[in-house]
Amino acid sequence: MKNTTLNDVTSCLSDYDPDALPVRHAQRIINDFITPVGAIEQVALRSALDRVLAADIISPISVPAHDNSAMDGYALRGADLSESSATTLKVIATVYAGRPSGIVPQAGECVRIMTGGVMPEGCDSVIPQEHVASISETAITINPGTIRTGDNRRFAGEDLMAGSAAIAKGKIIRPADLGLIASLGIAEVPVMRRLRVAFFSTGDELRSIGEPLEAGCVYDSNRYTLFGMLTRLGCDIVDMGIVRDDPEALEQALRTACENVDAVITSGGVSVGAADYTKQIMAELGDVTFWKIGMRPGRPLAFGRINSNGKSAFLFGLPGNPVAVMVSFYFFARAALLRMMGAQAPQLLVKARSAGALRKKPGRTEYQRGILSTNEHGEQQVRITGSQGSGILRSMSEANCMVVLHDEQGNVAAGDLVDVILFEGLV
Ligand SMILES: Nc1nc2c(c(=O)[nH]1)N[C@H]1C(S)=C(S)[C@@H](COP(=O)(O)OP(=O)(O)OC[C@H]3O[C@@H](n4cnc5c(N)ncnc54)[C@H](O)[C@@H]3O)O[C@H]1N2
Ligand code: MOO
Repeated sequence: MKNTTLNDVTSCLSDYDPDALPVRHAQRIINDFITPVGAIEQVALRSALDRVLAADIISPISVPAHDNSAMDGYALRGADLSESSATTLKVIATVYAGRPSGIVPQAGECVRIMTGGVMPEGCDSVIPQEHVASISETAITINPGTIRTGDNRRFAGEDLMAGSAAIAKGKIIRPADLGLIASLGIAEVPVMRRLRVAFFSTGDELRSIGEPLEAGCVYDSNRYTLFGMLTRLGCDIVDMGIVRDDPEALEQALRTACENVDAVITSGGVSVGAADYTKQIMAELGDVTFWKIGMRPGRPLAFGRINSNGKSAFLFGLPGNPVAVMVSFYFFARAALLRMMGAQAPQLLVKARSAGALRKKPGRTEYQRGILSTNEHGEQQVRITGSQGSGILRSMSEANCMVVLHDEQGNVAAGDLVDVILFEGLV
């Protein structure tokens, strides 16, 4: 099969301009160019947490397997209940959870039953014991109108029917999914193999923690944010350190990465100020394009596929500025890596009122860092975390969400609704 080239993909866009590319176009090109890795492995259920499910889970049994009681009380036949006067029923047995009784109550009879106990044949309702008007050793009395036929009965298969799809392929497995799979008695599940991702930083001004910081130098923070973001995404990571501004070192690093992983992420060296050899080497190693994206932060981005010794890997050349690297990762690399893993994990936008006015030029997407909270009217409000320069990593660290100001959007007035993406949820 012929590999799709970036040219094939970009030629579908009539107004493609690599020097002024809207975010949505860049996202679409990346999505169309990326191919899933496809390799599957079988793991024990607990090890499947946070992994991508590789095949639909079909329920081998019905859950629950029997009609059962939702309450501790008395199982009865609804037809026995009088609408106008008290009903007295004879108690003929006790049914415990996990111990089906085989008892079949006749008209005028009931059984004492525990929560989860299998409903005796013929019984269709359960009265909770605290709602019974009077209880003796052998009989109970129920006042009219206390319960309706069908109350407090759980049906066989009401959670899952045997043969039905329990969880769809592509889902990232969360705690509830582990429980659901366990409820089906399944011990092992097929998951996509972990994606292998290598990353390195470029720049002669960078120093690693532990090294002295000479004049004009900065500590390399991007390798730590990338480590965190890739680890959270469930990737197997290869941290290749800092690569000097040197053509041979860069080519060697890209080749080594390419031969060992599914995707390579670099930071720095992709803007106009960068030495031309970066672009030249990336381009020589495969099919790589360089964009200026209509967004802030994160304007420059290199994207494509590189090859070395018969191996190939997708390449994301992210900008060097510490906030830009994170924003480009979250809004381009993340979706691409998830697609490579075969995962379904859309980002959720919610609305919140902007606490202050925001300046915004139409014609580019801005990702401002915000703190979402509840205002005095009980509404969701978001305020920006101070200075939004793309070198100010504190703006990310203090934030609990990203405010997305879309391409066509202009200035925002205090109180206007804006779109927000939360960093963390409940699960
Ligand atoms: N004339 C222009 N200059 C710049 C443009 C432009 O369009 N025209 N774009 C600006 C934008 S936007 C960005 S983003 C940067 C991106 O440049 P590079 O990707 O080439 O990155 P560098 O120049 O190597 O670094 C930028 C900045 O970030 C610091 N940095 C880099 N790597 C790290 C790291 N691993 N840890 C911490 N800090 C890092 C680096 O020291 C620089 O200060 O270009 C603009 N310029
Ligand atoms: O893309 Mo640059 O993102 O503003 O620093």
